[in-house]
Amino acid sequence: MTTELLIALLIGVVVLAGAGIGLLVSRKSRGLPPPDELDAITERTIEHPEEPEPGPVDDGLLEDDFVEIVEAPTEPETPAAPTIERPEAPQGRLMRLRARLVRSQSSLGRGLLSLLGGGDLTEDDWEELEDTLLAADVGVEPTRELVENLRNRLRVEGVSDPARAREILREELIGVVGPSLDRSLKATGDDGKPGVVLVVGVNGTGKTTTVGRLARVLVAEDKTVLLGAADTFRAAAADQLQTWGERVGVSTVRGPEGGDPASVGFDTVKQGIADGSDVVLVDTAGRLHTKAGLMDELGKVKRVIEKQAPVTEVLLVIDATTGQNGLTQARVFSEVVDVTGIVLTKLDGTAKGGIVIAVQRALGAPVKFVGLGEGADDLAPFDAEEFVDALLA
Ligand SMILES: Nc1nc2c(ncn2[C@@H]2O[C@H](COP(=O)(O)OP(=O)(O)OP(=O)(O)O)[C@@H](O)[C@H]2O)c(=O)[nH]1
Repeated sequence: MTTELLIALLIGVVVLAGAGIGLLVSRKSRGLPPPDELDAITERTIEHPEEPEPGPVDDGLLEDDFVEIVEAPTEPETPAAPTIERPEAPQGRLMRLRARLVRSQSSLGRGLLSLLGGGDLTEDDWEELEDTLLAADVGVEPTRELVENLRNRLRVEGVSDPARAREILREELIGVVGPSLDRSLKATGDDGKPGVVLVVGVNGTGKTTTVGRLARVLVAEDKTVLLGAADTFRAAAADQLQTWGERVGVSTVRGPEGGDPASVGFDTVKQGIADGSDVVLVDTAGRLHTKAGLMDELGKVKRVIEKQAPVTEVLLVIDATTGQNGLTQARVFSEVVDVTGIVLTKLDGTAKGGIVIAVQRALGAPVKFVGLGEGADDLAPFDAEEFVDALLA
């Protein structure tokens, strides 16, 4: 029995020792450290402070700073086909825009009428009348002429009736504005070639806007038009012009930014001839600091264009709000190119409507269009009678 017990004990010891060795071997084969080392590692791990929970990231933005993030569409949207606008016919536009003219010029009209409506005029009254005209930018020479004519007629006719005095004032104002000047746009070419309209003027006067609006006037008259962006100084000017054209289905010829304006003018007219366009409108840059530079550039643009077709009209754009100052700048242009017509923009923004008279006198060319607002069709063919009637309304 004892021998059996001893044998059983021995077997037990052998089995236990084998199991221990097996455990060690299996740890080693798995790359695990022995238990005592493992305990030390575990202790060290426990001593380590816990990693902080990831919290909100401080990006320096307050809650109010959050902007809406719009997801980019997965499918590219097909751009809607541009709708071609039908511009308003130019006839009667001055009548439609009359209210703006009446509003901006009311002080001039009221001033003149109140002076004339008071019966016999004293020397002081005449002087005040003269001052009113000068303050409205009519200009020295036309003012003197106007006052002289008025004095004569009122005296000769012995006028004491305010209604008659008003009538005479109206007639004299119309006379000084020039009722018989040819104000039609020369936009018809010869020999089947397009009419070529060159638009010049100081930058910011509204040149590009005017070219865009003129395109609309011509499209409304069922003419085919091509635009030339010869203002290569500013890329945005060409973009602006192109947008104006696209609105009424008119193409624009452009050149590289800073490129030669004359070559853009040349290419536009060449394209216009090839397309059989009725009219080519060429926008030019006005950002020229020296008269010599201006001479060179504008003179060259005109000369080079005329290798293709004659320029039928040179329109000078003048900002009415710049008054006599604008007139001085404009004079330089008229010395460089032969100006055949004037576009007076922003007449809605000044009480000095007399600039119409001064500008024609100073430059020897008729006002053909006036700008009376920022709308696409706010460029009106000018008419002396309608203008004076709005002045005296
Ligand atoms: N109120 C009013 N604003 C006008 C009129 N004509 C043009 N403008 C505005 O005048 C600003 C200047 O017009 P542009 O056509 O860019 O002038 P630009 O002469 O071509 O200028 P550059 O391209 O810099 O040479 C624009 O904001 C037009 O909307 C007008 O008759 N009335």
